[in-house]
Amino acid sequence: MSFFKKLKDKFTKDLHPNLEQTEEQKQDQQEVEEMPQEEVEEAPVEETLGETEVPVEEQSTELTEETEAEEESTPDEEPSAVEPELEEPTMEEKEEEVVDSVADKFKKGLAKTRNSFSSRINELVARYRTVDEDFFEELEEVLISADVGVNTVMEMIDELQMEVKRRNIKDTKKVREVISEKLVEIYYGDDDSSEIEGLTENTDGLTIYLFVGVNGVGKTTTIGKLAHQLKAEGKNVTLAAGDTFRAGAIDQLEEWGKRVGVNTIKHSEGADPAAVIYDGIQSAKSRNADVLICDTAGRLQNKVNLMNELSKVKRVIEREVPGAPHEVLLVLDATTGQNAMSQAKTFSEATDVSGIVLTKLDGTAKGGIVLAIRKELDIPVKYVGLGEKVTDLEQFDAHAFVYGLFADMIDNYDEEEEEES
Ligand SMILES: Nc1nc2c(ncn2[C@@H]2O[C@H](COP(=O)(O)OP(=O)(O)OP(=O)(O)O)[C@@H](O)[C@H]2O)c(=O)[nH]1
Repeated sequence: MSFFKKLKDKFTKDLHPNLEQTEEQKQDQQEVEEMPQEEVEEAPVEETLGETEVPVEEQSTELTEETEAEEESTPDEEPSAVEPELEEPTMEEKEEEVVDSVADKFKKGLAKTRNSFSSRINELVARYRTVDEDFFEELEEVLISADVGVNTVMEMIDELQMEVKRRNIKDTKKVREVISEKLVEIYYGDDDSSEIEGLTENTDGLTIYLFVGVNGVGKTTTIGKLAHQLKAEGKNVTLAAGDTFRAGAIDQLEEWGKRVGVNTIKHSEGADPAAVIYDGIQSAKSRNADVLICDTAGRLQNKVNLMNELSKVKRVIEREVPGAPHEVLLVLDATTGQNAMSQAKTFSEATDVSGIVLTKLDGTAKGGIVLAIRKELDIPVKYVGLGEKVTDLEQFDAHAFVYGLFADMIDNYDEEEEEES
């Protein structure tokens, strides 16, 4: 079956595949809204913390006694938990949730890239008509300018040339479909399972996700969006404000916690991030939370500092929950191109990054960076940010991505017409 036809069937037959989930989300939201206030207040974190095997204060001291450096950096303070106050989603948000399917989201989120990338390919196809060396040379430029990454582009052009020969394709119009097919193949590489790579979960207790990345890339927003999704799946989520470098970062996370209706554990500005995360774990455990999402500061001025800070945080996590963190997610801003690539290199040298969240894909015309990251860093892109709304975070799916890139052609694809030509 033609690849465009396959994508058309997959993404445009049922225009609203996430409608069912949205209903669930709405129901979940309604249930929390209807929950009497006293019920939430009955279990304040400070009280429940006292019920854990070892009181938080004692364990925090234990932690800070580990090394002198740790002692120095851990302020003697009570953790504070912020009880969520739910905010009613706006009518616009409610409507949007119902209207947008996963396919719609990728289509909208990739509009800038599509407009630039597809229109350049169409222009090329119109100009060349028949496939030759010059056509591939120009195609190479188009792919490079979409931030696909030079090595990946070379590999792709080689494979395209072979495929075009193998299928005996003469008409450049037909090459568009082969390009889309190759983009998916290149993304998955040898791992041809082409399954969406979801987040690892701890089936035996608390799941911990550690977020890393430099300031301003959309880390806090992504944590808020993910917390919202996990909550909609029925999970009990806690946030830990481990970016203690700026008071603003703590406030912002707390705001997101309130907005999506989950608890945030915080200390004050300048506190030891490892101590905040430690308290977050104790609070999450005492509340039987399913997931703890930890924020961290991402100062890059010194790789050794970054490494030390992250390894201290990880040590605490590993000690408290064996096998955790279950994901170390590096947040990168797609609009920063090569900068994002160099951040990824630095962070993956400082810690084991298990997945990438690529934000602001909607804000760039160079969405090809998804492929560069996957191929050149060999780290899977687990999520993409496709807008600023709470619902604008999607698990990365290479097929949906390619659908978003070629949506105009795929939506209008007519098999019979294609066969006749
Ligand atoms: N268009 C778009 N904007 C996004 C996306 N993700 C985050 N943003 C915006 O990016 C800006 C920065 O996001 P933050 O979450 O504050 O970034 P941060 O990495 O936590 O940065 P600090 O708070 O400085 O540590 C905000 O205005 C977000 O609304 C996305 O996927 N698309």
